[in-house]
Amino acid sequence: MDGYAVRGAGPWRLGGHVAASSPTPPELAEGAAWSITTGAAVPVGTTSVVRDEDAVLVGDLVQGPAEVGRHIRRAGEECAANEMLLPAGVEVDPPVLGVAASVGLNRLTVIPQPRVAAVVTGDELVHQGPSGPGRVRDAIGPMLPGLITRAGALTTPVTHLADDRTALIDTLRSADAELIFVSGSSASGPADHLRPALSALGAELIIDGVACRPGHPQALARLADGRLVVGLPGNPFAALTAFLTLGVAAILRMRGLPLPSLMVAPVPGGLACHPRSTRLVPVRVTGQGVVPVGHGGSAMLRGVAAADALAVVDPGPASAIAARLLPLDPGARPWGV
Ligand SMILES: Nc1nc2c(c(=O)[nH]1)N[C@H]1C(S)=C(S)[C@@H](COP(=O)(O)OP(=O)(O)OC[C@H]3O[C@@H](n4cnc5c(N)ncnc54)[C@H](O)[C@@H]3O)O[C@H]1N2
Ligand code: MOO
Repeated sequence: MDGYAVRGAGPWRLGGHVAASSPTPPELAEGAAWSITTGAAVPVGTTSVVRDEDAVLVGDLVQGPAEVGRHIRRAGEECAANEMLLPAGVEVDPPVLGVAASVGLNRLTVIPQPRVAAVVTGDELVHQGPSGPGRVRDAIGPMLPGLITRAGALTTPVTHLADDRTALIDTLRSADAELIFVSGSSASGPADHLRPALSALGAELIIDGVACRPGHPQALARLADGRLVVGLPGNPFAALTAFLTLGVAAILRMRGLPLPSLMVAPVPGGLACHPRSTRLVPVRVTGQGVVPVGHGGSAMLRGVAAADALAVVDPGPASAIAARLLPLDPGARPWGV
């Protein structure tokens, strides 16, 4: 506290000043006071600090309440010698970086951020103006760089491709990234080239569709050289759900981080279950539980843009009265639940 470092019982005679930038101050004599600024090292022998607003200075005599030990921080209060500050394997986010600096570390040994590429495919896609017959405004390309960055990976500008198998094969072959997202080629129509391209490259298809709505045609494959490919469905909300589940899981694994636990919240109005698939539903999170925001069709981003989270509705015969919450921000600190 800004005030006076004092020794013993008052009143105290003012002897000097110590600032936060002062080198080690000398010892304080019994009955002496030094004016002090917040963060300064207290002079040896200080028994209390009297705050400015509690002190009365008459000539060079200081008076005020002096509770022993008050307003003095002890060495080792936050971390004793040899105590572990944080376990290995935590994410170096801003508070972790701050605490590392606060204890004087100059270097941290870290797992480097993975390099992730994004490829958006579709003959119909345009990047200016509205959608219309034969033209669909690309809504996935604008989302991917931010999502990848928030998930803790490094990325480059999005690559845009027409529905062309050779171009996709070339792009996958040459991408300088450990993980490549490809949107809009995940189904099995004549313009969907992801699976044939993966097969031409001799990739191993690890996940070939999931029982999740939206997002069921998503895919995960490993190329012969170990690089991973995640196929995102072309419907924009489906692409986002596939990113937040499969994509984030892949990135977290590459970063040496565990999957986050998901908090469970009540759904006062209930959410209809799908008999065989998990549903992901955009919801607002309120004090009473979660409320669907609507507009959660696989081609729609309106609902998720207004949502706080996605409710994970497990498959079942009826409706769910509670759901796990999948965060929309892949950079959010996980809850320890
Ligand atoms: N016979 C079947 N057809 C489809 C199935 C199926 O199981 N059997 N699944 C449907 C589902 S579900 C989805 S999701 C899509 C996934 O298809 P693709 O990943 O191959 O994507 P496209 O067919 O190219 O696009 C689907 C839809 O999304 C629009 N799109 C694509 N990219 C973008 C973008 N970057 N921004 C905005 N909109 C985009 C595209 O124009 C289509 O309307 O397959 C279904 N079909
Ligand atoms: O993945 Mo498609 O999920 O339902 O639009």
